[in-house]
Amino acid sequence: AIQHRLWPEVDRLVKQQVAMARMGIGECGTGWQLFAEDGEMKMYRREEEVDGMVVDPLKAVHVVKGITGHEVCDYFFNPKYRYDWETTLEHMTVLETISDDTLVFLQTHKRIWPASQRDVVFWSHMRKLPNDQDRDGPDIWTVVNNSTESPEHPANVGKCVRIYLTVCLLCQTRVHPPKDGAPITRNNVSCKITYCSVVNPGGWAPASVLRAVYKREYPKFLKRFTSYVINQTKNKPLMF
Ligand SMILES: CCCCCc1ccc(-c2ccc(S(=O)(=O)CCO)cc2)cc1/C=C\c1ccccn1
Repeated sequence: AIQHRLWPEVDRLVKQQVAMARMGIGECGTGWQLFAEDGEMKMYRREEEVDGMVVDPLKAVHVVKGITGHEVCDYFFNPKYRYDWETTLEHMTVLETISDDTLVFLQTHKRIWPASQRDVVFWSHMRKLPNDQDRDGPDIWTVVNNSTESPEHPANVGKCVRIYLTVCLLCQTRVHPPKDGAPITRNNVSCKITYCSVVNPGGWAPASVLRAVYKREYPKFLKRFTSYVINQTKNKPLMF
């Protein structure tokens, strides 16, 4: 296949992010604090600053019944659904369609007082990975988002402060076959979702404000997004 200009970076980042996402929280180094828990959802963060700016890495693990990893990644990746679940989104544009599994987005997020409004440019790549731990198990699906430059949209020109992020959504489907050999239904599947993100807020924002935003927004985002996928898929055939 013809490789596109971002392919080497995309391939390197996907491998790196997937390897990190598959590590248990104990193997990801020290300093992770559990800061939010709701049923099966556990959210951890590590307090980190770069040049005096809060860039706290976040790792969330959630297990959701009735949906598959392919479905979760499709609703996360596909721009046509984003306004439905991304509550802090003010505007989103697809700047480039590099291939059917690689897009470049420009997003502006709603201003969060007292910080100035933020925007972000990132490539987004969706990929199916072989399940090398359980050969005949369902495939693993992932979406990786990583900030990138856009000559047409230079950083910090308009009113928005440009943020920089790396995000990995890793989804592992589990099938619990019914005893009597009946066909697999949504009651027999669940999805283990790992969401990792590192966001550099760009220009200065008070650490207390950033940490409050993340503490409030990340649990809300993951619960709202997974509920959205459950609702969108409940009357549709399973997509593995
Ligand atoms: C002072 C406030 C600075 C932070 C503002 C901000 C920056 C980045 C982002 C953000 C979060 C997730 C992604 S994604 O996972 O790629 C999905 C596609 O949209 C992209 C962008 C959001 C928000 C603003 C709020 C906020 C913070 C967490 C979680 C949710 N909302």
